[in-house]
Amino acid sequence: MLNLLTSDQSRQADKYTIQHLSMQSIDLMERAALAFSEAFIKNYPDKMRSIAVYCGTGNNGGDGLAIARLLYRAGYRVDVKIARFSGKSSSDFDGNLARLMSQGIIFDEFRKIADLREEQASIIIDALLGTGLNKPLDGEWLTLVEWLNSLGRTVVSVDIPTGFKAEGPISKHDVTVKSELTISFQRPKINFLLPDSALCIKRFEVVDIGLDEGFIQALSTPYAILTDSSITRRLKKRKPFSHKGTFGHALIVAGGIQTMGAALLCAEACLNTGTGLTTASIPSEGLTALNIRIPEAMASLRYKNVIPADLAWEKYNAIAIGPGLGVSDESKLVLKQTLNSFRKPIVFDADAINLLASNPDLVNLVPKLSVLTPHVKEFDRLFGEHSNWWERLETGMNKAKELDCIIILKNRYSILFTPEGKCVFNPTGTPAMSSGGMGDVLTGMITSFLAQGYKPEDAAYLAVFIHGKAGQELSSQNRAYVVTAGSLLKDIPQAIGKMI
Ligand SMILES: NC(=O)C1=CN([C@@H]2O[C@H](COP(=O)(O)OP(=O)(O)OC[C@H]3O[C@@H](n4cnc5c(N)ncnc54)[C@H](OP(=O)(O)O)[C@@H]3O)[C@@H](O)[C@H]2O)[C@H](O)CC1
Ligand SMILES: [K+]
Repeated sequence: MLNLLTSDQSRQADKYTIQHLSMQSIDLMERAALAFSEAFIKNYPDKMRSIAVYCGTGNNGGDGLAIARLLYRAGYRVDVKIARFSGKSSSDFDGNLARLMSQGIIFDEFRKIADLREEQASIIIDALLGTGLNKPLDGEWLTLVEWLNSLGRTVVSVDIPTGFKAEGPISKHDVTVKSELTISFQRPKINFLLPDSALCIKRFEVVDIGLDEGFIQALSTPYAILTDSSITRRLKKRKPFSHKGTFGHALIVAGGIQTMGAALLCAEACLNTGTGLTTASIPSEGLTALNIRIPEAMASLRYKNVIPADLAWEKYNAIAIGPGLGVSDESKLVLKQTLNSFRKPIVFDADAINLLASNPDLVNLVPKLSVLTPHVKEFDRLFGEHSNWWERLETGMNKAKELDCIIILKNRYSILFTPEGKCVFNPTGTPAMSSGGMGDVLTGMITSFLAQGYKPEDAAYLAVFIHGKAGQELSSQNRAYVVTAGSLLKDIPQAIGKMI
């Protein structure tokens, strides 16, 4: 798992790296520019496309000057435009301006918007402002950014689009450069992983600029992002002589007469993630569907939506409750009965979360280390309305501690909150997965890992990461516009197999 950095922490890492590797800050800037240029060349190999690099006079601008020099040397046609709106400049900016001039590269400077020339370049590199942003854009900066956005060219931002905050709440009124691609240094900025970024970032890539990883990983921060290796490390290989009894028994309490699909998707995902035994507690009307679709699963029928009084709760290692369950009084009883009967961790999803939201007294019965998987609307129903994503991060961290539970706020980059106060982003997934039933599959996967004996936190990390990874692979291999929940769950065994 990798720590995510705030702008301040990034500056600290910068300072530490310079001191401990006995290098000059301009050398670190050179590394950043080199890493940016390599990524840029891969994305835009056509050297006939003309490039204009717009630079501020801080270190983001310094990066821009170094990038311009490197791209010029690589054979691109590069123009440099420097916005000298203030008298200040950083020393590494000055150092890079000297290097640029020594190469004979032509540059333009403008002190006010009126001095700006018409822009012909096909690609604009945005190196105006970076993580040094300390207030919303106004005056000349605002006009410049609005003008750049109005040109309709391909914009590639250095580190972060100018005007966009790396962390903290985003106001709808903030104006930022709208980039096609942002090439960011060392780590994605936390705000890239929140939906507000869609306003200015179509796509981002992260390049390693050689900041000291030991220092970064030792920083005290709640924010982290999952990686392939953090998942592989957690997955357990199957031992010789293991049998179905080794891999637990899961109960999926789900489905309604008209929402049996949710129960089927959840139960099949649970089975495909590797539980030894999977039982589905479903409405009696759904038995034929279950038998046809998942002959491997067992059924525990709910007549008139009531769990039989003699259900042997103790034989289950983990339970999922919610997909397609409904929010009727009977469904509430099903939830209440489950909460009163089962004290091991439970995975709560969909209607189980809605029922908890409308019956706060039931929240006290949620077993420790349970996993709640709300999407944003369910999250707000459960914990109250939020006016921005940073408020949700705060609430998620507080509630996970208070309830001693893992909360997964499902999103493009799902956010996992742990009882220890961690806020971990999942990088996998694709917009192709935005289709019904995906949440049911995820719930089945988490429950399966739990039933197999994984710690709840690990079960949540594994399920969320592998769910997204499987979706990503299916969409890229088949160039699929959409990945359905049914196709994703079929792929789970291979997706796990590839990671172990
Ligand atoms: N560790 C790393 O990740 C590295 C990052 N690099 C690059 O450095 C920038 C950050 O550079 P910095 O010099 O700190 O700041 P900026 O270039 O973003 O901004 C320069 C100054 O602009 C002023 N400012 C801030 N907000 C505004 C605004 N809204 N309007 C006008 N001016 C603004 C502010 O100065 P003040 O004195 O006016 O407050 C900024 O200081 C990072 O993004 C990377 O690109 C390194 O090259 C490598 C290591
Ligand atoms: K920028």
